[in-house]
Parts: sequence; C-alpha cells; structure tokens
Amino acid sequence: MIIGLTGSIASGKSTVSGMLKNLGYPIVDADLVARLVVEPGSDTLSQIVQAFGPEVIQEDGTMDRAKVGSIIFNDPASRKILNDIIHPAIRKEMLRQREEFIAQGFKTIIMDIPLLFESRLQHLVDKILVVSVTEENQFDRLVERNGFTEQEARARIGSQLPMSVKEDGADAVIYNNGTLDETKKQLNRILDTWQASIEKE
Ligand SMILES: CC(C)(COP(=O)(O)OP(=O)(O)OC[C@H]1O[C@@H](n2cnc3c(N)ncnc32)[C@H](O)[C@@H]1O)[C@@H](O)C(=O)NCCC(=O)NCCS
Ligand SMILES: Nc1ncnc2c1ncn2[C@@H]1O[C@H](COP(=O)(O)OP(=O)(O)OP(=O)(O)O)[C@@H](O)[C@H]1O
Repeated sequence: MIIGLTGSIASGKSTVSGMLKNLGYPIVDADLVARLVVEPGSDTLSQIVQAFGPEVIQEDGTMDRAKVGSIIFNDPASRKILNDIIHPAIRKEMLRQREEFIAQGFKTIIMDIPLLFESRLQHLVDKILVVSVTEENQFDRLVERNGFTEQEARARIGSQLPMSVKEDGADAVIYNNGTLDETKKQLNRILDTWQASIEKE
C-alpha cells in the first residue's frame, strides 16, 4: 500500500512523517527530494538560473532558498515557472525512491507530498492521509517556526489550496490541533483500519 501524506504548509506533515518513521515505515519525502534535485551542478539548477538569474545562487554554488521563496510565494507566474522546471525532476526522483523501497520488500510506503492535490498526484498513491489544522494554528506555527512576518506567512498559505479542499479529497484526516499524543493516537487508529482492510483482501 502506498500512502500519500499531505496537508498544508505547517499543518504537521513532517511531525506525522516522523511518527511513521519511528514506526518503521519507509518515507519518500518530496521536500527532501526538492533539495536533492537542485544540488550544485544539476541540470535543474541551471534551468532555474536561466529563468530567475544568477542572483538566486549563493557564493558556495547552492540555491538561495530564501530568495527563490520570496520571489515565487509573491508571484503566481514565477511560481508556475519554478514548478514547471522543478516538479518533473522531483516526480522522477520520488518514483525512483519508491521503486527502491518496493525492491527492498517493503509492503507499505509513505510518500510525503505537500503539493499532492495542487500537482494532481493522487494517482501515485493508494490512500490519501491529510494532516489538517485550523487556520489560526497553521498561521501561529508557521510564524513561530520560520520567523516570518504576517505578510510572508499569508503569502505562503495563500499559494496552496484551502485545507477544506484537501480534507474533501482525503481517505482519512488527522486533526493536528491538540497534543502530539492525540495526533499519534489518530494516526495509529487510521493505520490499524487500513492495514486490517488490506489483510482482508
Ligand atoms: C521555494 C523554495 C526554494 C523555498 O524553500 P524553503 O527552504 O523556504 O521551504 P521548503 O522547501 O522547506 O518548503 C516548505 C513548504 O513550502 C510549501 N511549498 C514549497 N514549494 C511550494 C510551491 N511551489 N507552491 C506552494 N507551496 C510550496 C510546501 O508546503 C513545503 O512543505 C522551495 O520550497 C522549493 O524549491 N519549492 C519548489 C519545489 C516544491 O514544489 N516543493 C514542494 C514539495 S513538491
Ligand atoms: N500538535 C502540535 N502542537 C504544537 N506544535 C505542533 C504540533 N504539530 C506540529 N507542531 C509544530 O508546528 C510546526 C509545523 O509542523 P511541521 O513542520 O510538522 O509541518 P509541515 O506540514 O511539515 O510543514 P511544511 O509544509 O512547511 O514542511 C513545527 O514547528 C512543529 O513542531
């Protein structure tokens, strides 16, 4: 079973993904893959430089993530340009990692994909698990974690689909507004149900 783990920015995907990792599940992490595919010397990074100019590269040759973020989260046209360059490379590497885990004999694999709905990647997974939060918790946690201004946080939240749309498309939803223990209990309940339904097949 391939489980697609998604949600919105700062909703708690990495937190839940960490719990799944502790339970022994293999994780394909799209945010990590997104860093991998823009390593210095990569074809993807040179396409990004062509599109956005040499000022998005730091002295050590790595991509200036803060600069690229400030461009793309404030301008949908630039966001589309970046997505069109980087998403095919991310998708290819995610699928490679997924195949590697399957070859290693794993029966259940987690694909942590923040933009699963925005990029219409539902077909890559068997079950969709959405980590949801209230708008207030999402905003507070994003500002606290990243030290963003209100405008920076709102721009990032506004560049994704509304939480309610993702909940509607989910096979199960974790409401991550309480304690981590409450979140873990919801996760375990969902996994138990899904594993039981597989064993019946
Ligand atoms: C814009 C970049 C350089 C900002 O880097 P930064 O280190 O500040 O953020 P990080 O990569 O940790 O992403 C944090 C979160 O932002 C959101 N996000 C990232 N990219 C996008 C995007 N293109 N559109 C909407 N939301 C996005 C996701 O929820 C993600 O979990 C980086 O996010 C990036 O390369 N984005 C394009 C690749 C992408 O779409 N990644 C999302 C997973 S497929
Ligand atoms: N139940 C919770 N109670 C309090 N804080 C939480 C809870 N769950 C997550 N957090 C905190 O909220 C922030 C966002 O969580 P996390 O990084 O897991 O979100 P994410 O969905 O992976 O975000 P992103 O899309 O930006 O990668 C983190 O600082 C995390 O420690």
